[in-house]
Amino acid sequence: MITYPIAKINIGLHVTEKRPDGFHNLETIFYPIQMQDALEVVEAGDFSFNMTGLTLEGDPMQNLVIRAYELLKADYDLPPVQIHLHKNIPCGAGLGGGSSDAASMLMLLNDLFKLKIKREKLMEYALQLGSDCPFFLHAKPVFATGRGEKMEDANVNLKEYFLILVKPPIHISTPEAYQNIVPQKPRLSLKGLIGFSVNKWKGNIRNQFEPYVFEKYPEVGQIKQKLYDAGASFALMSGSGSAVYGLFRSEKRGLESQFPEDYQIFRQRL
Ligand SMILES: C[C@@](CO)(OP(=O)(O)O)[C@H](O)COP(=O)(O)OP(=O)(O)OC[C@H]1O[C@@H](n2ccc(N)nc2=O)[C@H](O)[C@@H]1O
Ligand SMILES: Nc1ncnc2c1ncn2[C@@H]1O[C@H](COP(=O)(O)OP(=O)(O)O)[C@@H](O)[C@H]1O
Repeated sequence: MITYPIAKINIGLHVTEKRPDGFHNLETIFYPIQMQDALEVVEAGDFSFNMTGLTLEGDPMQNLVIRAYELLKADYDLPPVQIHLHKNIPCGAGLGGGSSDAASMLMLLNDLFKLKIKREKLMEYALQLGSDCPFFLHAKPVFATGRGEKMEDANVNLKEYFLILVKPPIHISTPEAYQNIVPQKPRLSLKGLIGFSVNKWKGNIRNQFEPYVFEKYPEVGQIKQKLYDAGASFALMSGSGSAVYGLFRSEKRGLESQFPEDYQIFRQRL
């Protein structure tokens, strides 16, 4: 069975408070985008894991798709499987690729082995794998609070827009980013701001990780400026970075030449 885990961007991100469990409460809009990995799982005599595409640092056996398999295996009688993950979504980018792979793995195993796990239970498993994970179980634009698992539909209409996303070769550690910001409640709730037209978002919809990341890596802040200089109606860093996106009213062909060759550029008609 094969599935295609997608990525997300955050439209606005406020870290509102540190919790006793060490995590932070946040307010954000998660918005799915069509950048995709590919994940294939088949039943096999022995367990194996194979990865192609972008490389990941660290122990391959700690991959979130394996952790998702092991999490379900502790509660269900799962046979050995052969897993193939093709990575296309850059990590350390604020695009949630790892969380998306993990959520896709939970859903895929549920279908493949007819485990009949209900949505609420899947959400519990997902939250054990990552704060962004529950969103990817039913990826649609949502206003999210808590660690990111409390979600309500967000009425965001970007049909008139083109997304251009720029990822520099910089890997941001999410835990490090959280350690370096001071939680603060937003002056105006994102839930209200998102209702305004996109050209009113600039300066009002913010990502609280930007000051820390832009100071440590000025080139990330320069991407945002370049997107505005190129005519973006709105530009923001996604998650804890380092990817930055712009929303444009036209396709903006040729923007690639503005950025160094080792920057990845992704385009999508929204
Ligand atoms: C910042 C965000 C915004 O969408 O996205 P990314 O930049 O990772 O895409 C998320 O909150 C990232 O969620 P996720 O990447 O799933 O993080 P997790 O694996 O759950 O946690 C990694 C570490 O980040 C910190 N963390 C994460 C989420 C949260 N609400 N509070 C936290 O304090 C904790 O130190 C935790 O140990
Ligand atoms: N399948 C996976 N894809 C990406 N990263 C993974 C995966 N499994 C484990 N990881 C680890 O999770 C970390 C965060 O990955 P990811 O969620 O893609 O990034 P981001 O914080 O940019 O949203 C990576 O640095 C990587 O070490």
